[in-house]
Amino acid sequence: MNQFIYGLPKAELHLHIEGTLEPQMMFDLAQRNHLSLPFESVADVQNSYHLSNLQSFLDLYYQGAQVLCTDQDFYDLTWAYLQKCYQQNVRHTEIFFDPQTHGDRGIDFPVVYHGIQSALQDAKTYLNISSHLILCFLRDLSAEAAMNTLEQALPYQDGIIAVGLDSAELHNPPSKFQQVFERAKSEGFLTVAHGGEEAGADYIWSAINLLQVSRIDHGVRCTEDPALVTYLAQQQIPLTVCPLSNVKLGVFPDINSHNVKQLLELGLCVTINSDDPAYFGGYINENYLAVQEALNFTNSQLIQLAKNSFMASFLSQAEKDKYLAEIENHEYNGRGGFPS
Ligand SMILES: Nc1ncnc2[nH]cnc12
Ligand SMILES: [Zn+2]
Repeated sequence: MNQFIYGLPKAELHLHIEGTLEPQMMFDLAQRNHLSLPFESVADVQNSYHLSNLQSFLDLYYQGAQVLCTDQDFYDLTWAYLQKCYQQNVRHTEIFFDPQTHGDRGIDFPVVYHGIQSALQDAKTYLNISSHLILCFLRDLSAEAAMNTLEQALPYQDGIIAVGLDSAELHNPPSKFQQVFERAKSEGFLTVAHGGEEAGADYIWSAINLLQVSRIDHGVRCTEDPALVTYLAQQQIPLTVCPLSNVKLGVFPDINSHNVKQLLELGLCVTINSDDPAYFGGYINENYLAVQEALNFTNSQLIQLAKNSFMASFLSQAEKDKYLAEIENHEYNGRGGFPS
């Protein structure tokens, strides 16, 4: 393990909590909830992960999520991820959750919310990890369903900083959710959206122009439109890039062809994230390591990526400054270490 990457204070801004469901936990929760799985063993689950594109992944992801039933299940899932954060020196995390994935099978919004939120609070108390929660609408479902979900979230708004858009991107453009996002904004939520993962630059433009997003999740296909690249750099609209995910889902043929270094060198505010680590073969440090080994980032570029992660976050300026100072310190020491 590269000690420099390991010890670098990092923020994670693109993480689906349902995508942290490791095969062992899938088995444990299925047993606890008396559910049967179409797998014999943990190895069987891993062998079933033949990912070729976004939809092939989403089918597995929604199937896996069915073992999550009680607030304790959501707590355990989130706590396991936060322990990973602690081990990998993630000091702040902004987590997506998909209430519609659970509501559609009878698990009510408060169950999901309370389970996740109590783990986040415990992480602040016991692990000194700060966090924000982002509610994602499933873009392959209707705008009415999204509006309904937004209304269910209103009583919990104190604990949800933003809304986002995930799931099958193609044929589900940002324009479909313009009214929902306008309502969310008027209620005081910030906005983000997946874009430029499966679909092209036009979806990124409309996420910016119609949904008024603060950052784009993925966004790597922005290079198909040079005017967009210029705009993203000028406006410093962050991209939450997920290298291992992009390779597993065929957005790039291999890690050597990934454009994250090119984007950084073009002056975009890019960040490194893990997306769905239980499915894509690594948490945040494995993502940093993969691009570092393939693309040879300098230490100062790695530091820039870590700084970007805090600058692109929804932390207050004072909190950002505190974390940026920690990074400066890491740079000065030039070596890793466990969080104190
Ligand atoms: N990478 C991704 N893209 C779209 N929807 C998702 N849901 C979970 N991970 C996703
Ligand atoms: Zn994602």
